[in-house]
Amino acid sequence: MSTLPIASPRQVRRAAVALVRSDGRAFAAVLALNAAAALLGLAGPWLLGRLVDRVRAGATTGDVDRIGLLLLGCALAQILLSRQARYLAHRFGERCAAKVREQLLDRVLALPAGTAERAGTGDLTSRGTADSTAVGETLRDAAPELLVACAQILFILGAILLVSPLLGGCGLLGVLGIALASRWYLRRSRPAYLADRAATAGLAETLSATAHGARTVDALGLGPQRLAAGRAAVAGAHRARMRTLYLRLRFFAAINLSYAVPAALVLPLGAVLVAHGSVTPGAAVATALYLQRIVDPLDTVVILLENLQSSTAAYARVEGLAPAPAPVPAPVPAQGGTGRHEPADDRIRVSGVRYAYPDGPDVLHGLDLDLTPGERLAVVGPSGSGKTTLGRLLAGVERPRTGSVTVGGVPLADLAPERLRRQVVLVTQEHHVFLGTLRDNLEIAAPGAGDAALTAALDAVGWQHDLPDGLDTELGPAATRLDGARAQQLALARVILADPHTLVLDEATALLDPATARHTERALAAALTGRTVIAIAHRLHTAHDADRVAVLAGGRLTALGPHEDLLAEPGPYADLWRTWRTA
Ligand SMILES: Nc1ncnc2c1ncn2[C@@H]1O[C@H](COP(=O)(O)OP(=O)(O)OP(=O)(O)O)[C@@H](O)[C@H]1O
Repeated sequence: MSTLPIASPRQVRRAAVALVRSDGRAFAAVLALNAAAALLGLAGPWLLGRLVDRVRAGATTGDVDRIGLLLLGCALAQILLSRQARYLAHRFGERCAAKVREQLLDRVLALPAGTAERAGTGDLTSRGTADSTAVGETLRDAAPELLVACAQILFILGAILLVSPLLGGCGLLGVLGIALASRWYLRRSRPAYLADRAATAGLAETLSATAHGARTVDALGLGPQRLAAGRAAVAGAHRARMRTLYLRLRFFAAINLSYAVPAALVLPLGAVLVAHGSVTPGAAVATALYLQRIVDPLDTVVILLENLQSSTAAYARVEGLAPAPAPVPAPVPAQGGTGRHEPADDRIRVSGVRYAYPDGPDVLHGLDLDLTPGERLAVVGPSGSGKTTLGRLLAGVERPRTGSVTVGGVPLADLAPERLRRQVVLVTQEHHVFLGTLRDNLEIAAPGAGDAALTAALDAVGWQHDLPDGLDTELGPAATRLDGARAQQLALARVILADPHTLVLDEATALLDPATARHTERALAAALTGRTVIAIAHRLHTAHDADRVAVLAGGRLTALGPHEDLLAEPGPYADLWRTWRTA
């Protein structure tokens, strides 16, 4: 199941209207050209009907030639107008598709880190690729064609009713059948298509998790489990696809019947009406031709409705990432806070914080903690006691369920990413090197910083300036690859450039080999200088050097104070220390 939101049909409609309006003139031009082409298309059957009546009334060859020339002219003009309309529609659709993609990218980048992590790569990737492509294609191809087809149907129906209301009734019968079948289909297809897209995203997620974790899968002999998970995901995707297929099959059967009925009725009824003199043979011919003509646009509407359902589901997923209308953040009444939205100072304060992972129980149960700027705090506790979770809250990655984590009186999680980055940065073992140059990788942390600042940050972490093109060296799997220690140095140089007053270290050096760790610790020391540091201490020796130690147990703060003080009295910290020393 996707953890990311999905937009409601109303939100999708509103977004689609806003998108079309943003290029309203082009859209109006497309509509006008199409309407003109559709009107010209009506001339054919009418002229043929007139031809039949004229010939019966003894027309000359000159009359026939004139009508023939008129027919040819109308057909040519229709072709030219349709061509121009299609050209403009494509340009309009491509512009809209580009806007959808740009918007999606902005929204994904603005997602809170915790939300993006929980969503998984499969869901985000399929929203950014398959789903937004489907929206783009619909806007480019389906939407203009659908409008043209609807206009054609309306014009043809109007023409039929003008030529012969009685015979036109047959056409309406067919349209009624199609309307009923469409209603049945549309009611069922949205949930079916949403389920289909979610199942496809789930399949992508499962497969990509297996591929990414291939080494772990091999090492732990998890092959059969991953295979079973893959099979279950494939079966789920198959079931969802079969459901949409079933709906389509029934829908198209009903539609074909609705086409056949008017065509079967109009000829015998036309013959009877001509025999009674109620309509002219020309009118009967024109109506039969119109009814034959209406099948094409009806077919287009039916197929595109089907396409539209699928892409509306895709648009709902893309539009689901639209930020909810931002509530005006209430001034924070926290002690020492200023009630403004700009942090008053560098003081981080945790008050009454409870936190639960989605659909889970509380894992933090009312924490209070005040940090003194410039201090080093070690957070210790048994596995699962909530250390990492507290670290993520302190870094503004997660938002507390109740209570607050503030910097200078402002909730951390309310700060925009670039402002948050100047306050607190979380340093973990994951040091992603982005595709691009070394300069690009550094400027992420400080857009616009000059080369001198970038080089100074690299110097501070002990970077060896040995890359072939210096700051312009392309990094990535296909270019220059950085080993673990270099990647970590790069990450720490980014920290220095972001220049936050507080760092949260979660196992920043835990898994590195001793030589690399020594190297990195030097870089780390450079990054820590002059900042408040919260070290999540999965190993106790880190705690020893801290100014204060916070002991967590079962999501509660059970002791807080300097290492020596806590060790001097019997309590959870002394117990932990003894266990660790004797382990
Ligand atoms: N992504 C998650 N989804 C649901 N529950 C989680 C998630 N991450 C952690 N938890 C749960 O939250 C509780 C606290 O976990 P946390 O990782 O913060 O503890 P920790 O003290 O850092 O543990 P460790 O030292 O083993 O890393 C645990 O019960 C854990 O099972």
